[in-house]
Amino acid sequence: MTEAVPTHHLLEIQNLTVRFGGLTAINELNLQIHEGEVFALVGPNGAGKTTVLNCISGLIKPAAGSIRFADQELLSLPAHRRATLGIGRTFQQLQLFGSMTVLDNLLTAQHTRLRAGILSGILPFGPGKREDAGARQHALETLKLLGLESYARRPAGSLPFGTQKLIGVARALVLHPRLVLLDEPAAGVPPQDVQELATRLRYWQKEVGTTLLLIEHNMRLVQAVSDRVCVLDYGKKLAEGDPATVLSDPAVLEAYLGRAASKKVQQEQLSQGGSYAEG
Ligand SMILES: Nc1ncnc2c1ncn2[C@@H]1O[C@H](COP(=O)(O)OP(=O)(O)OP(=O)(O)O)[C@@H](O)[C@H]1O
Repeated sequence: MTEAVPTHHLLEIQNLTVRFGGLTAINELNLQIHEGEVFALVGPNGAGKTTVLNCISGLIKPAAGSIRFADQELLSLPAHRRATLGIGRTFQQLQLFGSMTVLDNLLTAQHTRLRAGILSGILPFGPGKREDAGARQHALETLKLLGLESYARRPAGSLPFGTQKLIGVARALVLHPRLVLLDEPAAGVPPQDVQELATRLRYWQKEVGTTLLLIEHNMRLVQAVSDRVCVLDYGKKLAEGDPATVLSDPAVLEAYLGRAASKKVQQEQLSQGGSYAEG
């Protein structure tokens, strides 16, 4: 029997193809994501970004290809097994319980870790209480690292939208996954709060080292947080590399803004909130 050769990539996507009826949404895509990096997947509306995320987390079954995470093939595993391997995710829409406190939102995200079960919630002592206290401490530390500790006892729904988006990220990070898929963390966040979001994500990544894969239309955030960027267009890789080079690539600007796009249009787009999204 030959020994498995360890990969240098945390996530390795090979020849991924996804079809919806007659539409090829992802066309033989290859991507490698290194452990500890922030990798941004960008591209015009309909390019296939969410489809890639859905294939990784198990919501979509591709027609062909392979997705390996930490040397394990993901495509043969159901979605819940992928989460237990250490893959977390946020969604574009907020998935917070608005009437619950921020702290309780993070505690519910951890409930699968609390092995003590229902009885522990009734008994005023025992292992359940210790685990509860541990989870609380863990949630508070996560909030602190993201600069959110002052909101811990506030109802999540009472906070500004930008703060709620960051709490959504905290919910994914509280489980300390190895890889977190961030689905448009800056969507709906006011331009003045995007820099704050970038600073918090960078700080977390520096302190904890979580690998982040984000899809995002907001180029300010992409430029501020990403180590590498991949541009998708019609389900194919158009460009890949460091953010400054990729985002100034004429082919990339063309894909976003059309062939007539001028430098002036590009600069106007960036100055109006830094988003290339069409919709
Ligand atoms: N469940 C589905 N059924 C049919 N077509 C789909 C489905 N999901 C996505 N598509 C199509 O696949 C293509 C890629 O969609 P996807 O949502 O992955 O793009 P995206 O890059 O995330 O776009 P956006 O930036 O607008 O969110 C689009 O043409 C879309 O209409």
